[in-house]
Amino acid sequence: MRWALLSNSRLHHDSSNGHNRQQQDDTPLALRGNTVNPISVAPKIAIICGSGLGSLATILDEKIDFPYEQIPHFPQSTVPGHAGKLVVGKMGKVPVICMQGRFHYYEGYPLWKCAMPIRVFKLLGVEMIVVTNAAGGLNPDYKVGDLMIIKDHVNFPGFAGESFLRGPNDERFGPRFVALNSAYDTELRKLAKSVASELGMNDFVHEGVYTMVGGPNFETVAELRLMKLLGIDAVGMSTVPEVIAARHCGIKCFGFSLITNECVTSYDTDDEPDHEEVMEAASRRQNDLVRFVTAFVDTVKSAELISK
Ligand SMILES: O=P(O)(O)O[C@@H]1C[C@H](O)[C@@H](CO)O1
Ligand code: HPA
Repeated sequence: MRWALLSNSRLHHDSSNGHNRQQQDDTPLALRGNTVNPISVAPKIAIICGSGLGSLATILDEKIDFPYEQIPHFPQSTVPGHAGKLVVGKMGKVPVICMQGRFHYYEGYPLWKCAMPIRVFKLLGVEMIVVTNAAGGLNPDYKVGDLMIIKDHVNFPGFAGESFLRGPNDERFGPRFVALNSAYDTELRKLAKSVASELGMNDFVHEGVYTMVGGPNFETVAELRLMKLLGIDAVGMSTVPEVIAARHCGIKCFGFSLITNECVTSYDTDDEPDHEEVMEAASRRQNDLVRFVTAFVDTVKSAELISK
């Protein structure tokens, strides 16, 4: 594949861990510049597939794959269950772009790089993201395989000053200070709940608060108990940087967690979470997730919540 450099200086940020601004100036952004498979129709929705949730990308029509290793300066996926490619195509009548594989802080990427694809999507014309993740359930009502529509988040790395937006602000994307009190779009959440209802999924679809921890270790019992006290319903290691990047540049956000394990909040057990369990749980819910996301995207289009 060959790539054209359509834009300079758009993705860089200052960073505290060795990535240099000049290098970022050279990041090629626009997949439209691919001279073999140009993206000729602007994707309206970007879907970020969480651990084991990549099948959301496999159902697209008129698919074109862009492996990350062939996209200049794009980060690489290193986590099992994250295939490492962009898939562009149509979900029903809606042009979408899927990240089959996301980037996590624990992989060694700074937060700005974890969420840098969101700015690429903005430049491609994306208006909305559907951000998905695998998460541990803290809410005692949640079972493995349940879905949690994300109402809000608690950004633990943010408490320590880590942010996608740290460093000089790039005004072309958005303002220095960003409001996040309605980060997860109210109208989209309402619509998603009605879709879940219509599909008969009410008994396993909830709405709750997600938190991001840095990982890659799972949490201690004391940490999980603290999170419960804070009113957190599910814990994971992603999503927040992408949502912050999206809100900064005016992209609407809808997110959900698939509960892949129940968090162990007692000392009297040998139970332990592990990544294989996470991927197995994700794989068992693939069909329902595909049904849910397909119907959601279709309804978003009918409700004219994306442009024509
Ligand atoms: O990419 P997501 O947030 O779905 O991945 C979760 C968090 C860790 O990366 C991994 C733990 O099993 O799954
Ligand atoms: N903790 C953090 N991240 C996770 C978990 C968990 O229990 N399950 C899936 N991702």
